[in-house]
Amino acid sequence: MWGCVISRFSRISARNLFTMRLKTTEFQSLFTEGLKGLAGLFEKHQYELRIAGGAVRDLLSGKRPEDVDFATTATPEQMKSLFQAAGIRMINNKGEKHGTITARLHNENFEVTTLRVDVQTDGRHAEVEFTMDWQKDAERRDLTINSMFLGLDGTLYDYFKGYEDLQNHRVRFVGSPEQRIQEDFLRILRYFRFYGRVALKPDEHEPETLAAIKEHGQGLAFISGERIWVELKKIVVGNHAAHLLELIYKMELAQYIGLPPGGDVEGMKVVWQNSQHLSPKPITVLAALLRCPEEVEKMDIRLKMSREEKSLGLFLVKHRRDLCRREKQPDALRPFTDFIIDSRDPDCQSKVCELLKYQGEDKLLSELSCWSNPRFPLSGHDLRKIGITSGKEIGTTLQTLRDIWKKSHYKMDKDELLSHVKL
Ligand SMILES: Nc1ccn([C@@H]2O[C@H](COP(=O)(O)OP(=O)(O)OP(=O)(O)O)[C@@H](O)[C@H]2O)c(=O)n1
Ligand SMILES: [Mg+2]
Repeated sequence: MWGCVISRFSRISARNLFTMRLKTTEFQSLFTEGLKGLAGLFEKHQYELRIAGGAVRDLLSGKRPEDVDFATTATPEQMKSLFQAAGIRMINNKGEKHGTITARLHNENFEVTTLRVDVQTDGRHAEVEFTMDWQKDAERRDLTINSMFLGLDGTLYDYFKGYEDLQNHRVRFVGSPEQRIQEDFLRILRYFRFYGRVALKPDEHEPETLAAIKEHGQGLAFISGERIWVELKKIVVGNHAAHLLELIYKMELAQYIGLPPGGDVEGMKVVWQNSQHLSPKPITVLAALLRCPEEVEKMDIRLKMSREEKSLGLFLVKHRRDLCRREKQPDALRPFTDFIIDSRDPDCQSKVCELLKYQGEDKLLSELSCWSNPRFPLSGHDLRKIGITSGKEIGTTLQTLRDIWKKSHYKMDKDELLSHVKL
């Protein structure tokens, strides 16, 4: 994979800058009308413009990045006057304090950030100062693989061996892990996330990195639940998730990120092993750590999950034991379909699918995924029409007929069911 991305490379000894030329189709495909317009504008005004951070990492890994951030030597004020003069709309921008201007060209938004150094940080926010020095901007970034720039001519600018680390599947902080973590404690979880993305094997962490994480883990307590939840979910759906969650427990970080103390790590490893090839939702794997519904509630208070995530977590914790394959049941899917039929929850089928992933029931999962929920063909109205008037009697008769219908594998139609009514 790596061979195909390089057309020429050189090592510039001054300041350890490594450059090479990237010419992949993923890179070429970024050049929309909008980007060509943006590039032309910066070139005309002689400001440098490069792709920065995560997008460079993705391009070097042969992936098309989902979002592309740009870095420039122009200050926010210079960018604003440049865009204004060219009649280009800027999007209401909360990022300006940190140097980010968002411009809209050909129906595309482009986030361009002035090169900066973080002069003061409190572990969550940073006071910034603008600079013209690309290396300084690379230095303030978290991981070597996230610290590279890519010129629009395809030149890679790599100050910290990020490309080499990517090729060697290594995740390292830029410079001192302690310092990088203290600047933003969320970087602990970002480290785990990128480990899952890049490393080939679990448990090949650099001791210095783990020591810094252990030392500053409690800083995660100051990070907002929303930011933690975003990262945690990405860790859980990535590679080595069971190992990384176990490590989070071993390093005593769980308490700071909404996971229950003494979570069932062994149980989670089994669920992850059973389900990872079935693309479980993050909460499906995490539910295995939780021992009771109260722990789901507590996790939600810290992490502010969505209503659907919380509801699925509660469902799994409540039903993982009582709703499962029964030994002597010839139609193994029946308990699950009966449960769905009886439920008033419109999301019940998708929740039961997650439960089957949790239980590692591949075959039942594929059967249930193509099962369509049949509608019970009777209503109280039908019973009233044949002369049952008491509300109570309508209720009990409907229940009896429902059971008969379920036993018929949901096949009986309205007339067949009504023939069972004794008037
Ligand atoms: N806590 C953080 C967050 C971000 N960054 C830097 O800002 C870049 C962009 O951040 P972001 O888009 O949040 O992450 P990505 O690395 O791009 O990852 P993703 O693919 O999830 O967007 C990162 O690559 C990294 O250089 C950082 O140093 N520290
Ligand atoms: Mg990004």
